Amino acid sequence: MIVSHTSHPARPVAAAAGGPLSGHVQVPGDKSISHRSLIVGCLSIGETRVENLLEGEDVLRTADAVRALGGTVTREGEGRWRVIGVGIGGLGQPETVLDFGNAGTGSRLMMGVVGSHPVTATFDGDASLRKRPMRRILDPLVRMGTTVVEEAEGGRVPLTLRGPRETIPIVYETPAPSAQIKSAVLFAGLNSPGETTVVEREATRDHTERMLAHAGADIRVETEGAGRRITLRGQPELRARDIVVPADPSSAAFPLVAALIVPGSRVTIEAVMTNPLRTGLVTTLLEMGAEIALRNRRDLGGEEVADLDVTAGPLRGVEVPPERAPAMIDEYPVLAVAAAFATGETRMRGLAELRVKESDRLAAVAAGLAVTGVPHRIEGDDLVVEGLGGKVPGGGTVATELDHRIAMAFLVMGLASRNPVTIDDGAMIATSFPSFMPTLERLGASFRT
Ligand SMILES: O=C(O)C1=C[C@@H](OP(=O)(O)O)[C@@H](O)[C@H](O)C1
Ligand SMILES: C=C(OP(=O)(O)O)C(=O)O
Repeated sequence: MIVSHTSHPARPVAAAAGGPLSGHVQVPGDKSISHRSLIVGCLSIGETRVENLLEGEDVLRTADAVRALGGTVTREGEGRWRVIGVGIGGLGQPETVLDFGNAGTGSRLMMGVVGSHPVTATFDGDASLRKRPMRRILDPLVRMGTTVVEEAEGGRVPLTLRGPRETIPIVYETPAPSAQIKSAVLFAGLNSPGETTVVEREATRDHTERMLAHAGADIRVETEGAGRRITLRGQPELRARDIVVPADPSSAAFPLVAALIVPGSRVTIEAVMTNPLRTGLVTTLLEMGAEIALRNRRDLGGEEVADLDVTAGPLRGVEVPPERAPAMIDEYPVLAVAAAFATGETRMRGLAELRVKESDRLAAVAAGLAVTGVPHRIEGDDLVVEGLGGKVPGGGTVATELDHRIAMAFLVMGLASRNPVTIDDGAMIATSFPSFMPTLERLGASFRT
């Protein structure tokens, strides 16, 4: 088998405390919606124009995969992209390995697309992606008729899939609260002759459902307790529709927490997506006593956005309930940093899914807190951080484990800790937020590379 394996020279970065942060900033387009806009564009007939696409490494890998499968993807200007789709059922046989780099979302959603088409494709990625569990995607796909031709030990990439002549529609209850599993099954269901149903016990981000409905798919979403039942009729003709990608709340989380913990700061983050399945961090920070005002709520391309006015001030420790995890799953590393600056204990409950992200984020956050002098403990799937008020020691070098969110979270800590914080490698920041450093620098932060 031909496999590619990406690696890069480490790029250490240090952050040190300076004056207050102030000003207005924008963060890039949402990563989840950006991946989906390229994929849905590929499965639509006609031309999809995308505005404010996140031009991060993860999304660029999805663009390459769409090209390898026969779609036309062109960059027309900053954030402005055009996709000419092949339509459902129209994928071509790729001639190269689909290398998704660091991207769980891109690889898993595309497994659903490829696994429901009669093509054979090999998926691979970097050392981080090679550790991540793919059985959770392969299991439902096998039930839908996909053949797993080859896989690395334990159901990991590199792996090769071959889709069936005709995909079998299924009813599937996701074994973990995961929008990636849900979306992979829905994308596979698009190319099956019948109704595919996904049941999730806890609601997860609903961008796939919204975008498919926007493109004209027959998709029904019913609420069932805290969860949802999503039913999709297969083989629709998706209409190419223009997409405007709103600003990513998971990226906004970094200037948001920075503005709260650097004394004297006042920052506005503009037009951030406030989809309620993504706003768990804001809810939690408000419970901690943060001063965050959501102003100018409006609709942008089918998603609600608001300007966030953030003012620094004291935070207090809280208990974060496990049912909130899906609405802030990527925000726990930076919440742990906010918790270090709070007074009292913050208990974040039910974080099992953090163990299977770009790194084992529970372990990586704990190791970072240990290096920077913040008392904490892991109890089962809970992370408990003992807040130190304004007096976080910092210092030391944090191991980022190929994880962009660990990198950005601990750089944010360094902007307010007593000693600078160094991260061993800032390269992965480019996967989701390439303008992270210039954005914070515009507010007055400084970094040393
Ligand atoms: O569907 C998506 O776009 C995502 C879902 C989440 O992953 P899981 O589905 O594994 O929870 C999240 O962590 C990831 O950053 C993006
Ligand atoms: C978990 C993340 O992404 P992915 O699963 O797409 O690699 C993330 O961006 O924090």
